[in-house]
Amino acid sequence: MNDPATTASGDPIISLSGITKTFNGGAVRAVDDVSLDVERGDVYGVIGYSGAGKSTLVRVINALELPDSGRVVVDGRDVTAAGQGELREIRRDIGMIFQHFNLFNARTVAANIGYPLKLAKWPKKKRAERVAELLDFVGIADKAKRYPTQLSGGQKQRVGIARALATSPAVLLADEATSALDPETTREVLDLLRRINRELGVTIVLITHSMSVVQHLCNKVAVMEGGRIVERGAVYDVLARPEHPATRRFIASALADKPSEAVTDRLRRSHAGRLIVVSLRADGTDSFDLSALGVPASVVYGAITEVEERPFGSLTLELRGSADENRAAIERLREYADVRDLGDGDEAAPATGKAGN
Ligand SMILES: Nc1ncnc2c1ncn2[C@@H]1O[C@H](COP(=O)(O)OP(=O)(O)OP(=O)(O)O)[C@@H](O)[C@H]1O
Repeated sequence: MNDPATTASGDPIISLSGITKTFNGGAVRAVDDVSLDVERGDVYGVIGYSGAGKSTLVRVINALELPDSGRVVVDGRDVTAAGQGELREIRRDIGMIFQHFNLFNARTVAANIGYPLKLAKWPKKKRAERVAELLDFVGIADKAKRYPTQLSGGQKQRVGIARALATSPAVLLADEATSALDPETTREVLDLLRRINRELGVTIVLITHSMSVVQHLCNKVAVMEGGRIVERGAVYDVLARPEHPATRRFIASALADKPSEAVTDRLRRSHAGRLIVVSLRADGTDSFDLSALGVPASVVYGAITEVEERPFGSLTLELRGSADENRAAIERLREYADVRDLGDGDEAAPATGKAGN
């Protein structure tokens, strides 16, 4: 399927097979037999709690970590079998950005961005032209002569991104690239990463603790726990039908569209009618007409947002018809929507599960 939200193509550019990486003589199994294909043009989010193995897995891609076993192929080249010379070439094709930017504070912004080009022995004039182009692309053309300490966090990350793009890599690895930034700056940096994917066709693998970063930027996601990938797939599908408890927890904290048990109790106390949760899905109900329910209804909780540029979320409704009218309304709704019935004060909630993410 062609994905409008990214430039994903169906052709794997990164292929990890059977990767295991241990530390401390095998006492710590950071990554445990993980296989993962990233397609050219993907923005692939790797999400998990601290210590899940995300950084180790991603650092295997550019051989910052060497796996104990398994094979890494990037753009047709076997990273795990490469000698030092070939590894240098492969790394030129893989940019990386970091949570704390990792800039040289004693060098100007322009010198930081031009550093990989200097290493690659580009002539001075060509280097200056490329740096000017990159400064312009990331939106800090006026900061060329500044030093990193004179910049805001967002500007520093733009320098990090420009430096990572200097050698026109096919792949960009982003390790918690927005974790040190405030929400507004995070949005700006995510917008920039989206442009890098769409306009330059760069494949991005992004490590994060935040499902909202995944929701706003990625087309695919892998959820890691204990060194393994416990769930993976298209972001929309994983958000719509999460299977693993860790995935559910990440989604609940990012979307906050469904009432928790405590919220449900409060809603029951303040609303005497029947409460139902209706999920909006691009593949089914992308909107619904309250007046078509045939009973008086109010929206009492919920959130509708976008995932991969498609409508996503759920609304909790209070139905205020008779018991029979409410039941009939729910049956009609179920013909085209996921409905979870929370019941009312008199009737325990029948377990239906479908929309119970
Ligand atoms: N160089 C190392 N030496 C010893 N143990 C390590 C090393 N690097 C990682 N680990 C351990 O491997 C496990 C996975 O770490 P990793 O940094 O990959 O997780 P993570 O999911 O990226 O966590 P975080 O979100 O905190 O960065 C942890 O238990 C960590 O302590």
